[in-house]
Amino acid sequence: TRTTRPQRLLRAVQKNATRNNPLSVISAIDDFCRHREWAMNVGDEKGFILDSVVNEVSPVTALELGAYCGYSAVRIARLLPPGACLITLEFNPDYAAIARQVIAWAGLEDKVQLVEGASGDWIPRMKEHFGIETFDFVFLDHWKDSYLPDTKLLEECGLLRKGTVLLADNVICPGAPDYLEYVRKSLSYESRFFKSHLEYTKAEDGLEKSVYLS
Ligand SMILES: O=C(NCCCCCn1ccc2cnccc21)c1cc(-c2ccc(F)cc2)cc(O)c1O
Ligand SMILES: [Mg+2]
Repeated sequence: TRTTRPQRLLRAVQKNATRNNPLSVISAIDDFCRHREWAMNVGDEKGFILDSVVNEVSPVTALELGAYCGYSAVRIARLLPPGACLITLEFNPDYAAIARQVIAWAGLEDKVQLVEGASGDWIPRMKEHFGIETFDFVFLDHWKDSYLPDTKLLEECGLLRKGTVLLADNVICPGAPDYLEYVRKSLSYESRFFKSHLEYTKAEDGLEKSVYLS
């Protein structure tokens, strides 16, 4: 096929969603993924849980690891208070190019900083590059075997503070067993599992919400 799935997803957004209307962008992507082609967005069911956690935290500084096509960046950024910002990290330049356009279609480019690169390279540079102290909220949705090392790196770099909320996608499917064991056993975290389903399917999945106690 000449076009990629992310390109077809973006075309569906440009065709079916209204500019500067984040909810219409979210709906256009969910419709595309449910009725045309499955794609690995957090989706509507887990997205509702993501929304509730973002509303509860109301973060001023937020980090997302794994932008893909920008779906969860739109879900998060639309709920941010004025002056707040989301930094989202994407390793794949093709995904990043699509995510930028999806975020722009939603009219949220002023609230989102999309950065291309690997978490291991970027996390140690977050403070000086973005002038931030700590993150209020972190959404983990990148390589599942990077969740644990990157969480430890965030701790070591002093990017977490008392009360920082980590929310991890896919802790059942594809799964992040070492991460789950760590946040559930560590005395530095208060962890809770939100049972759900793999986006657009009936397969078991869920989100793990972990509050850093320092
Ligand atoms: O793999 C997933 N996501 C990660 C994609 C690659 C991220 C790469 N990346 C981005 C930023 C970044 C920074 N540093 C290093 C690497 C980085 C994923 C997979 C499934 C899934 C797939 C098939 C299936 F049959 C069932 C489930 C569902 C999901 O919801 C997912 O999120
Ligand atoms: Mg995911």
